[in-house]
Amino acid sequence: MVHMHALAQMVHMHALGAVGMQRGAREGIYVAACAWMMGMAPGLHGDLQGRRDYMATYKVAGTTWRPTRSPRLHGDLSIPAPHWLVWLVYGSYVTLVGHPVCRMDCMASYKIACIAWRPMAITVEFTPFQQLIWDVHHIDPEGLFPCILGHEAAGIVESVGEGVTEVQPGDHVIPCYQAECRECKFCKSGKTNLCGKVRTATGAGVMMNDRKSRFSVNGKPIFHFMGTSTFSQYTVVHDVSVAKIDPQAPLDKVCLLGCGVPTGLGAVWNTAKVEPGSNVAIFGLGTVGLAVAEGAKSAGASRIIGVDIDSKKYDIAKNFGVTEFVNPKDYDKPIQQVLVDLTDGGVDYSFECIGNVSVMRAALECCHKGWGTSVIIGVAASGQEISTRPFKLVTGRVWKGTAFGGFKSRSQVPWLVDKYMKKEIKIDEYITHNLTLGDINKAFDLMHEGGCLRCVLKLHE
Ligand SMILES: NC(=O)C1=CN([C@@H]2O[C@H](COP(=O)(O)OP(=O)(O)OC[C@H]3O[C@@H](n4cnc5c(N)ncnc54)[C@H](OP(=O)(O)O)[C@@H]3O)[C@@H](O)[C@H]2O)C=CC1
Ligand SMILES: N[C@@H](CCC(=O)N[C@@H](CSC=O)C(=O)NCC(=O)O)C(=O)O
Repeated sequence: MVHMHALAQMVHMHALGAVGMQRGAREGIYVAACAWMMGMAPGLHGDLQGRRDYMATYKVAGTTWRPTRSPRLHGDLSIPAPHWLVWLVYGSYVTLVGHPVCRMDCMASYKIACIAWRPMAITVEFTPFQQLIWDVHHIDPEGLFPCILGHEAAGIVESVGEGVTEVQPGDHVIPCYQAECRECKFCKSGKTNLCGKVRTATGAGVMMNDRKSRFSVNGKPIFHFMGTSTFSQYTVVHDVSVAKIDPQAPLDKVCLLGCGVPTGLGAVWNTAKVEPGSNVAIFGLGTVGLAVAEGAKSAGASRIIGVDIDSKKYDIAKNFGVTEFVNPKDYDKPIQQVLVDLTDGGVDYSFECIGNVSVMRAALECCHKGWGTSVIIGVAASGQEISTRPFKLVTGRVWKGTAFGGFKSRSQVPWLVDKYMKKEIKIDEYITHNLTLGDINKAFDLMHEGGCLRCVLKLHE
């Protein structure tokens, strides 16, 4: 059996602020330990906000679920009936709590195992957290419930299916929500890290070869999530969705390389390509924003201005390279004007690391006329749109976005692991808490309180 250590990111309640929710609305939020199912709130199903609602309104089942059959036989992960009943019971919280919007971005977990039981599939046992969400037009994978959430993790390959050649049982791996097949139009283009090979399947919560899920509860299918489903001791992933890493690397640390940290670093190095001497503004000093700061510092940026609504963030952010701090609440004028005034006409690069479309506009408009580039990293609530005056673009500002920081996952995640092992990038500093899966509600409480960057959840004792 292969065990994977997976970092699962916990729900970041910070994002509540981004969608205008009050902290009070978060009270009473509970989360299911692994699988999630639809609740009864109408109108929210199938979109990002709905997903977040559901993620935030289920109570942890109390015990972690485990495969009822040997993954080695089938990789068919099932959940015992009592857990299923727990979900049904606590599903009613959806209507009681309303719709607190939260993100699953600050929990990380480790210890996963992979098994492959179908051609080109790998089963992984792990404990991931962190949720990401996407839409494929009207088919939003995050709208498919019940599913096993989680996408930031690390683990060990349990077994591999027919045709899998690049990993073997025992290999240490990091699941990659952004696959890399090296064969599709996207991978061959050299212009993007997006991969098209399994995206339609991962977007639909199923495996590619038969368009079916590998998870079930009492015979009822449970959808996959982001092609990873890492909030579980075991998962099944496509072969193009795991990066083989140095077995010496601590899984309870490098699980963070499944999403947020590479995203921030890569936004600077790959997407913006920040040059030495640049002025940089970072909106939102969570893990992603701090990783942007770390990347900007290593790229030689001279001024790295952190922008956050919580002034306490500055103390932490200094350790990641932030040289100045601005709290928008301290000013009457728009934050973009504050930054333009502070930087003789605007910054060279800005990064939105929140998921707030108003802040995205501010991040674009604080850029210097003629060349300033703004990179959108944050994931906005479903259906939201960005806007600015076209003149802002006509006069030379550039608006970009980035997914997983532009890193090609299978090729470059191992490189990032090596950089961590050589102490060239930080990981430990982003981990503010370590808990077990059974303590997941505590992890949510930590998020509510603030001060939690990433909470690593241990899935296996
Ligand atoms: N594109 C991609 O590939 C990826 C995107 N993401 C996205 O990146 C974003 C950041 O992730 P993460 O760092 O984990 O999130 P966090 O929630 O930890 O960080 C966001 C920070 O922004 C602060 N904030 C909230 N509102 C404002 C505001 N109006 N102005 C300034 N600061 C504000 C929050 O403060 P407070 O805590 O007080 O609310 C918090 O400190 C998320 O939207 C996430 O979904 C993540 C990974 C990959
Ligand atoms: N469905 C959402 C958009 C979700 C999104 O942008 N996801 C990011 C990862 S966020 C990580 O925590 C991403 O990389 N997307 C690329 C992909 O292929 O899905 C919406 O519609 O707003």
